[in-house]
Amino acid sequence: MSEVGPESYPPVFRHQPSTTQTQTQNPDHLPDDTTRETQDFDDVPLIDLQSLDLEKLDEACKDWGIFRLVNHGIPHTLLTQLQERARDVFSLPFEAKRSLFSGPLVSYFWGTPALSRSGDALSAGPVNINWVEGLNFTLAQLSQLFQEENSILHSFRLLMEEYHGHLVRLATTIYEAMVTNLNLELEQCTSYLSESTGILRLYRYPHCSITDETIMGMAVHTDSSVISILSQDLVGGLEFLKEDNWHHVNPIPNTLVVNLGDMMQAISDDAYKSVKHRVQVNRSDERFSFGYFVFPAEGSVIRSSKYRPFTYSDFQAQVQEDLSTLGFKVGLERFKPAFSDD
Ligand SMILES: O=C(O)CCC(=O)C(=O)O
Ligand SMILES: [Fe+2]
Repeated sequence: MSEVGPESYPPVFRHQPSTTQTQTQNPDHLPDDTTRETQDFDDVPLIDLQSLDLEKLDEACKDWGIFRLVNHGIPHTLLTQLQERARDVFSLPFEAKRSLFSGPLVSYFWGTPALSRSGDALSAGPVNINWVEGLNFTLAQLSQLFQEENSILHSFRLLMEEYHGHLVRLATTIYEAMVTNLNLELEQCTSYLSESTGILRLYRYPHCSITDETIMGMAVHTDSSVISILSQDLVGGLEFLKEDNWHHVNPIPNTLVVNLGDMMQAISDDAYKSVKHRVQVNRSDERFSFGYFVFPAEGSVIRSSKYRPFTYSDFQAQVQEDLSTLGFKVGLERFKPAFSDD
């Protein structure tokens, strides 16, 4: 064992043992995390929000479940300032982060992304941890955080609030376009995307010098959200599965990545894909990314020809149960009318 990471890293990433077995995992982890080979080229669809091509969006949602978003209207300076502030915040000593971000509105986690909206980590069987640390913000209550003016955290919060406004605009615009494409009643679908459920997760993926192919920044999973919007720095590592092949999502400055989650797949009667994705570790560079996740309104019953009616809470409760009993997320399959426990 050797000390390789800075003091700001959670101890588990500082020492870098040859194998790392712990009690936690990516809660959205699926059991079929197998290959590491990834196609070199990157042909992820590009959607221009300023001249939104509905047909192209429909194709991206049906065939890919993931796309890049350009001309999104978020000032480049806002994205870079957020990246810089996130860097400052993650550079704080580990113990300082533990005590600063321990309230109900923000939580600090490492080794596993938070699963619940409140940011509580779930435990499952012993599997490799995810090589990531993160901060989970409940966006509806962001204004209650870091009230002390002139502090770094206060200005960080103001940036996140500004970013949040843009994320709501983007998610709503994309969602409404998808509903139009799917010929669904907008009014009926309004409760399937509730701004008040939004969460923002800031991630730092420590560099990982251990030679162990099974260590992932984030293990393969699908998001449980309706829509997820990701902003990543230029390090790279995000990959997604399409027709049994892994594809890179190479970082492009000022470009966001949108992926569809399990709720969108259900809403669309499986026409749209909740894409499987993962994050590779980097041997020498830290990586930063911000994920925005938005869900159906509390109590809103999702009706789909492919699944039994369920609420997002039912879904999460089932995921939680599967994680503690099976060690992985079964996901939407559980809600298929013919699903049997045997
Ligand atoms: O950091 C990334 O690139 C992806 C994060 C992710 O997949 C997630 O938070 O669900
Ligand atoms: Fe994800």
